[in-house]
Amino acid sequence: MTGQAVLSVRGLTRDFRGFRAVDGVDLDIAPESVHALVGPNGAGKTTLFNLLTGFLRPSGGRIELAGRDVTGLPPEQVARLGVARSFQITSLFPQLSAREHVELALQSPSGLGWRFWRSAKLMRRYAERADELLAMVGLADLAEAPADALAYGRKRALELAIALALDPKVLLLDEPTAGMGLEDVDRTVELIAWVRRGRTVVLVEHNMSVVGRLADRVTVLQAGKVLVEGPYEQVRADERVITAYLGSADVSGSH
Ligand SMILES: Nc1ncnc2c1ncn2[C@@H]1O[C@H](COP(=O)(O)OP(=O)(O)OP(=O)(O)O)[C@@H](O)[C@H]1O
Repeated sequence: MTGQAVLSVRGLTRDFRGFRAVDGVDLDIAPESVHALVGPNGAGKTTLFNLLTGFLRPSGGRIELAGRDVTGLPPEQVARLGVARSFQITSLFPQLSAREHVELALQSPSGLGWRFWRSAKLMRRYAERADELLAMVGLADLAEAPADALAYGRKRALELAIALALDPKVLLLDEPTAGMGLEDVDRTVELIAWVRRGRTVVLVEHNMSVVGRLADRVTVLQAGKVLVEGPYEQVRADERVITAYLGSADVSGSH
């Protein structure tokens, strides 16, 4: 699989002052697949996610993107090579409208580093595409709303529109349904099923029903290591996975 994987990870390790949060992980993400990273609290999912997007530097191992070594590259460069992550709500600007957020993302080559000095005229060029992206995530009617005024689920949808502004080859989503009510969860699942077309999606997700509905393959992490990897049905029935989740509040799928 290594030859055709869009993201390929070998022996990836990350230490935090002597504590090994990610411990020799091997991972192959197939092109145009949805690949879920799951595991009990503290398993290393977020750390792995941050390593894959350049937000953390590995202590050891190698990351290849379509055969190119991207180990240790900073997040802007990883983004420029076609790997985008969903932004966290905390990085939204309360007073800026949903449309302005997407416009800013569209004019930034990496989706990072907002450029406020661009003229209003230039900004308008991006308005049309911004509106398309907002419509895609179900925010057409809320384009003018300041980010602050959006309900939680809508903020997460805006994050997704911002990530999609980069037209990434690989989209990494960190707990896209966390904290959502059932209706927003369903909407988000449909949305991801839609945006995955022609893309690769890597998903950190606690909600197992979401994983079951979206993921082609699932990697279960435990204590920084890969415990099991395979198709959802197979992974779900695996004794080692059931044991790993016992005693974890996550077993029901809620965070
Ligand atoms: N910056 C850091 N400094 C020290 N330890 C850290 C740091 N980041 C993560 N860790 C530790 O690494 C381990 C893995 O954390 P991580 O957040 O990657 O797990 P996770 O699987 O995402 O957990 P959760 O499901 O709770 O989000 C945890 O024991 C955590 O305390």
